[in-house]
Amino acid sequence: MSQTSEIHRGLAGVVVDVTAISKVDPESNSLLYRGYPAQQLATHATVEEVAHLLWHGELPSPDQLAVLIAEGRTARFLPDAVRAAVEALPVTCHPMDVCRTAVSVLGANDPRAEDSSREAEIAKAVQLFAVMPGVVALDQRRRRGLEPVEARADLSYAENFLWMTFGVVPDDVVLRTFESSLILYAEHSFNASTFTARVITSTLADLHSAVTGAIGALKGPLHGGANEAVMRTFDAIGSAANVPAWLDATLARKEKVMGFGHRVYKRGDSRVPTMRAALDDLVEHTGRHDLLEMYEALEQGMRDRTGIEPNLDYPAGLAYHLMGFDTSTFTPIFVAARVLGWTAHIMEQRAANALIRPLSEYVGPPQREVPEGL
Ligand SMILES: CC(=O)SCCNC(=O)CCNC(=O)[C@H](O)C(C)(C)COP(=O)(O)OP(=O)(O)OC[C@H]1O[C@@H](n2cnc3c(N)ncnc32)[C@H](O)[C@@H]1OP(=O)(O)O
Ligand SMILES: O=C([O-])CC(=O)C(=O)O
Repeated sequence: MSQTSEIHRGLAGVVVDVTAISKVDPESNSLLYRGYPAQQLATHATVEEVAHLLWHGELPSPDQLAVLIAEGRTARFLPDAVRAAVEALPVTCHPMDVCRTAVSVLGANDPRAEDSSREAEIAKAVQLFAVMPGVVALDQRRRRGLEPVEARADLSYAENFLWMTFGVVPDDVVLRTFESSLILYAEHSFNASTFTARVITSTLADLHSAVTGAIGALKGPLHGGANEAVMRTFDAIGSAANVPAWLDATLARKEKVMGFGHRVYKRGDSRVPTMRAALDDLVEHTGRHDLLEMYEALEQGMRDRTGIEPNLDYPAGLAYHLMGFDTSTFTPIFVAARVLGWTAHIMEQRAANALIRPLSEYVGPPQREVPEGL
């Protein structure tokens, strides 16, 4: 006999707590970061300004921004232990495993690791945010057989990320589209990876443990791993002309098309129009109209056959390809951006903590005796 009145598989539709960090509104198809539309931030703000907003609740004053930028630029040089850990991992592992390991090593070497005061948590968040580009860039370069490129303290966060990855200061189109994508990826309420971070924090574990767990949750293709899967889909399809046959066969096998659908948005992801505009700029910049044709054919084909709209991973996946990133680096870029949201939620959870421990309905065998002689 059931003990629970209702079961919500996947916690679908369940409101488990309050948050002041972001609002995902499927009715108005909007996303607010601390009240500000994410789309406006993505076109007008820097990622450093968004970091301050998510952590502190307000956009920074010029002095606050200067302090954050200075701290970030000092912290962006990879600690030796992290560099050694990245270089020790086989290039056969997924780059998300490298991110997860790097965060774990960073935490293990941090004297403030067990200090959960707000001051220490902010300092750890600033360091994590500053360090992740170096991890992602170093890993892509070593997989390409290239020497690391040292961080530069004279560049913005986004410029330095691209500099460390490609060894050139990016042009304006690439820089602006990349920074927009980071801002759009930075935060999205109680998604699976953020919820994971909050569950871990709710046991009073440390910030690096929570972020490490969140990276594991983001890796899966139903969540952050979808941006990488989108590019693998384009590779498999090959051209716009192949889309109808590929799509019919995929849907007939009841397989998911990656980069489409969302647990909360049912009429399209609020972030897609801004990311699509950024993608259009990149297509003009690179001349890869063939890829955009395939993109549009798949989008229209899904709309016609299922009514399901793309999520952020769809335009972002193709955009990262056009920027020159390796496909397996796409989800690590998502990590670097989402570190902002995760750490904001870790601090919010800690400030008003309740252990997260739901119930389950038991459906196994009834009580029975252990056999004699066991
Ligand atoms: C940044 C992000 O993390 S955004 C999400 C990224 N993930 C992806 O792009 C992976 C592909 N998408 C999906 O798997 C889903 O849309 C999810 C997991 C994101 C959300 O799914 P849920 O809310 O749990 O809905 P669910 O998976 O039950 O889908 C409902 C129906 O739509 C179908 N559907 C949903 N998404 C897709 C898709 N991408 N391709 C084909 N069919 C789909 C399901 O098959 C299901 O059909 P059914 O009722 O006939 O069985
Ligand atoms: O909200 C979700 O479930 C997934 C998502 O779009 C995100 O984390 O950005």
